[in-house]
Amino acid sequence: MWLFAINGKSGGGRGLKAWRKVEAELKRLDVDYAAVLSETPETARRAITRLLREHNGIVQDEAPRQRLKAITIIGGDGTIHGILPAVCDSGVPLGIIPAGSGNDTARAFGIPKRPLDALRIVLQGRAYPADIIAMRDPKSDIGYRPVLTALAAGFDSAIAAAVNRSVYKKLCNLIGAGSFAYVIGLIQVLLTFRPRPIAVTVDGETHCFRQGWMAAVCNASAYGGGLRICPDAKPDDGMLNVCVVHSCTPLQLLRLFPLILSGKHTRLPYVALFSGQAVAVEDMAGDPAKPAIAVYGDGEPAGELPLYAEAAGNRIEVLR
Ligand SMILES: Nc1ncnc2c1ncn2[C@@H]1O[C@H](COP(=O)(O)OP(=O)(O)OP(=O)(O)O)[C@@H](O)[C@H]1O
Repeated sequence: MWLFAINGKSGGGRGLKAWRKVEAELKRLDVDYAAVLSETPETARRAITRLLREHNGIVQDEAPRQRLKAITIIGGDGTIHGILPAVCDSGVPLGIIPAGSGNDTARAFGIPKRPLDALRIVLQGRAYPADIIAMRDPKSDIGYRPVLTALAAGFDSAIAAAVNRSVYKKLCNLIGAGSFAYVIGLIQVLLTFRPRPIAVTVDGETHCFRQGWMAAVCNASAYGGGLRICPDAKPDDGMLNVCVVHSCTPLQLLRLFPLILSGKHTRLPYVALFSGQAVAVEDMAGDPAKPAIAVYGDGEPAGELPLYAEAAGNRIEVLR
């Protein structure tokens, strides 16, 4: 049986529209499926965990149920992020039907944009192992927070926060230009954000930046709706790629972003790149009066600096 988890609100309602098309196709093809239409990440996770137990768990003295072949998310990066803790280590592969604003996860795995094309990939059922970013999080049930695309801290996380709070995100989604919301967010945050001293430790080696604008820790090459912040990042190479932007003027930072779209920013002197298996990012400002630097994972709030993360393989498989 194929399980579909749908966030109808993702992409400003694109999730629901995509599901209608997918459901009609599943019926036409006479595919056996179950659907979870959720209001929050928590309700989605709970429903998926229960279905996994009922269908794929070993129940004594009971006729075996049809096993779940895949858990397919219809939504954006935030929806996938919210459901990851239920899918990781479940032994059931993740399918993706992109229906968000940014869709960087789908982009990382080469999933087509159109729902029925993406459904075809799901139903073909070819699963490949992928890495996750395991971010240390003592508060989570499993001791870490799984992230699939990237962790952002600094100027970039401030943009994610501004976009998520904004009215223009909804408007951009309405006109089918979800990625443009991040361009507006960028200009908005540029007016207020100030760089801070940060320390980035990669596999035990520490690099200090007196004027750290942002640090992105990536499993996938793009975040923020196609910004190729770590162009060499691959979600199945067992490594994390790190991009630090530091010691530049706000104008230089603004000029950087169009270059990130093509990945050409990596040649600039105020961009530092690293790769490794374990990464820590710490705020060295040491001023408790200053607000902490927010961390975003897959475009969702994921705490504050310091962040500690590792590339973790064998926790998830993706249909691609
Ligand atoms: N399973 C879920 N069901 C309902 N709402 C969810 C679920 N998971 C996350 N959400 C909420 O819905 C919001 C939007 O979802 P999502 O991030 O997938 O879409 P988006 O923001 O349009 O796309 P993207 O993240 O690709 O830019 C999330 O920020 C989160 O608050």
